[in-house]
Amino acid sequence: MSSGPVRAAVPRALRGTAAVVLDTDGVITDSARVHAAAWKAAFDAYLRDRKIRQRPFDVREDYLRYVDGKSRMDGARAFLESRGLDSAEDEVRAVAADKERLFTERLRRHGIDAYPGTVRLLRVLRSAGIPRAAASASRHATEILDHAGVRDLFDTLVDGAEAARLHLPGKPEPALFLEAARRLGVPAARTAVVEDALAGVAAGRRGDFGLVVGVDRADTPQTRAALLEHGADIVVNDLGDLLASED
Ligand SMILES: O=P(O)(O)OC[C@H]1O[C@@H](O)[C@H](O)[C@@H](O)[C@@H]1O
Repeated sequence: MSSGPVRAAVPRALRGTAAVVLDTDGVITDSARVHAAAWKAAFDAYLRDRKIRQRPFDVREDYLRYVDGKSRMDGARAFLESRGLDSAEDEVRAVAADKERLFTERLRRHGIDAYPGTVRLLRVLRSAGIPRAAASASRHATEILDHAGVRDLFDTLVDGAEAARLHLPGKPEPALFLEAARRLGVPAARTAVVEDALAGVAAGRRGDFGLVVGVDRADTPQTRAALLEHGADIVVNDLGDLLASED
């Protein structure tokens, strides 16, 4: 680990931290909105096709509460259950497959960018010798980090495909983050988790991580309060805010 001025550039909030594990969609890359839009199209088609007279999927509220941060099947199941729909397993699978088709179409059409504030923070951490992992419930996370050109900023990556291969239970269980910290060789108590999903901050809390940073892209009092209630120690709108507060 570096010392002196390089170490001093690390945001105060992260100074007791020996490693950082970052969620991917919505924290590193602006791909959460692409997931949310694909889920909306898939769930709304599901409700429409079955003539279920309910309000459509809400890309903010429903996404944050039931889908964000969870594996594809867990998210599909959680939303349908939240509406009291007792869907058979093959129906859950079908709506998840529909979302996957829509998501990959949109991904190819629009591309994905990394958040500049996150990239700045990652570079500061790298200069200070603090190891960094990307973690995600998404099977597309590796591809997304490649597309956004930021994969080389991480020492390790645990994505949805890895999680499935290792049979890791999904968020709010902390297994994905614990695996990432294990690969970095740092105990959870000395590792920070950075998350925008409610299930994700809850996983950070359950895993007894040293610090849980919530990222509130929606920037509303409700979303901020929900992140704190679910386990965030601090909440920022963008990771660049952590660096800005040091100026
Ligand atoms: O379907 P994928 O790409 O494996 O992604 C699974 C989940 O990955 C999470 O990171 C997203 O927050 C969810 O919206 C998404 O459903």
